[in-house]
Amino acid sequence: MLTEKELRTQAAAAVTAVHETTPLAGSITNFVTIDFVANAQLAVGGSAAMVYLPDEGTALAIAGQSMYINVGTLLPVHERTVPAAMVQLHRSAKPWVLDPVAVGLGELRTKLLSTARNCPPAIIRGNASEIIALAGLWGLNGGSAMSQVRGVDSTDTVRTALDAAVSLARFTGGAVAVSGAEDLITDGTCALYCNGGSPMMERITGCGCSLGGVIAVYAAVVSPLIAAFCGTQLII
Ligand SMILES: Nc1ncnc2c1ncn2[C@@H]1O[C@H](COP(=O)(O)OP(=O)(O)O)[C@@H](O)[C@H]1O
Ligand SMILES: Cc1ncsc1CCOP(=O)(O)O
Repeated sequence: MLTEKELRTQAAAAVTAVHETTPLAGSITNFVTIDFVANAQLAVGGSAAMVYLPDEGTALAIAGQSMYINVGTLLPVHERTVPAAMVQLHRSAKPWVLDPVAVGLGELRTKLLSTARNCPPAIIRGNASEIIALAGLWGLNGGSAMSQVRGVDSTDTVRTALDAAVSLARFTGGAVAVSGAEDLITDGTCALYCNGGSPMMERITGCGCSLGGVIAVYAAVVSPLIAAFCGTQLII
């Protein structure tokens, strides 16, 4: 288990590493918040590139140091782009962040998020309802297929997603970041709660996606748990 001092030291080293190396964290993400995500990634010192096409997703998975995959607004092309990128990332053992926006909505989203189980992401980032529903979709403890994801918003509190988050982290061997009025980060053995931010962050779109994109930047240089911690601390 990390001590607070070790956590702070590793987080500080990750911030420095990002500034020194400008890691490329490519994204396949929704078109509602796409520029918000890119700007957040650039603001923390990373490099951003957003793509839609299958060959470009695969090329970016090869070229980048990490990747951010968000299923917020799916188009028919994503049926090929998303699995191709996931498989490439898995093959090259590169860290990537999955943002299971509105999991449970529609056939393609369900199919893509089920496929992600076979190419596990280093970090899963979502609100409480998304984390509970994804664990349900993957048949893991603490999950519920009945979790009511209301569009992209959460109807559950962060603490009710603890079991689901722990199960997902143990399954992937990475970390899970659950956002809300307080944020929870776990690697399946420890749970960190982070406070900050503002209730106004619920009243604009893109804070969650930006958090995911920023975590992907840190995932390029540090372990999943510390990457999730760095991203969360910088967004709130
Ligand atoms: N009520 C709140 N008070 C403080 N911070 C919040 C609140 N709601 C959300 N945030 C912050 O906004 C960011 C995005 O979280 P959230 O709104 O839960 O994501 P999503 O857009 O995926 O639902 C997180 O960093 C979280 O800490
Ligand atoms: C509103 C909306 N609809 C599909 S994706 C999206 C953006 C969600 O962004 P965030 O989860 O960061 O608020």
